[in-house]
Amino acid sequence: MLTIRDLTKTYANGVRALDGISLDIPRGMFGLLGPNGAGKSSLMRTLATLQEADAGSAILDNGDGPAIDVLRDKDAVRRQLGYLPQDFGVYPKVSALDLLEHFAVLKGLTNRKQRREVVDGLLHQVNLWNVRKQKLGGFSGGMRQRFGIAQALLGDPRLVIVDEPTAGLDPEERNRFLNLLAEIGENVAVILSTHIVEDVTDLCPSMAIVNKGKVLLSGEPNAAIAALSDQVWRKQVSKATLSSYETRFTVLSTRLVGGQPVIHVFSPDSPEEGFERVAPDLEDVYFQRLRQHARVAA
Ligand SMILES: Nc1ncnc2c1ncn2[C@@H]1O[C@H](COP(=O)(O)OP(=O)(O)OP(=O)(O)O)[C@@H](O)[C@H]1O
Repeated sequence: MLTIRDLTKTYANGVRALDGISLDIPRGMFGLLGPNGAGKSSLMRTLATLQEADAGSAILDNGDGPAIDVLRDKDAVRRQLGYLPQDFGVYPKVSALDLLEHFAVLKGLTNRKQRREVVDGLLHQVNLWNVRKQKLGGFSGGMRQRFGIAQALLGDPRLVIVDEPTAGLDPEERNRFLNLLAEIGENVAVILSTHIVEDVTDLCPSMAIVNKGKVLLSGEPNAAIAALSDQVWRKQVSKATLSSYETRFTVLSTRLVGGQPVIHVFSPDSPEEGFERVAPDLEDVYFQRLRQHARVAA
């Protein structure tokens, strides 16, 4: 659906935000996972035609029509694209209905009757119909994000990009939002950029991990998890000894359980007595890749 090759971008301050990114993004939900500053937003903005890359290519499959060169043919991309930016702002004094109508006009839906049908349909789809006449300023974070999805879906995009959409949402709102994304992902390609591993675990049949402008892993989460099997070990330790474990072993994560740290360690064999082997999850994969990358870079 979208083929990205060797994309690079260095900002004027010398930061290399994209350092040879190559990805194959299929239809459905694609999780782009990485810590703050990994380059996710830079990549999303580039694909959304809002900023230039220095080099590389991105080609969007266009069904029956000719493929679209994302970096050059920006108007064509914009016709196929829905984008929910990280810092999506709304006019607080305008109602959801009025603002969505306004965005619809900007998208080129000039026929009033047709526009009304589309806008009403979207408000139903994102479950904001009952509050459509309320001002956006009174919306919760989750409602605002669902409104953001409604505007991204105007014009029937083939590619939908959502940048860190669940940050700051409470669990119920987050679930609701992810369910909505999953429904959308049945028909189009959705790129979900996030630093929250569970967003990807819950939702994405394919994914990539990025850090410092590079792709550290791409493919199916299940395959990446399977590749770590038998190599993740768990132990409850004391707070006083935690740092010694961190120096001696590749500690992937530390979680407090009942106030006591429980560590996950990456090791082909038992690290030492007292560790039990655990089935790895995507969080283990994520931190193993980040640790490995940090070690290689050091
Ligand atoms: N306009 C800019 N000028 C200079 N440096 C930038 C600019 N935008 C981003 N950067 C830098 O590029 C790197 C990648 O940033 P980017 O925002 O793409 O990462 P991210 O993965 O989206 O992280 P976050 O979740 O914090 O936004 C960071 O080091 C950031 O400070």
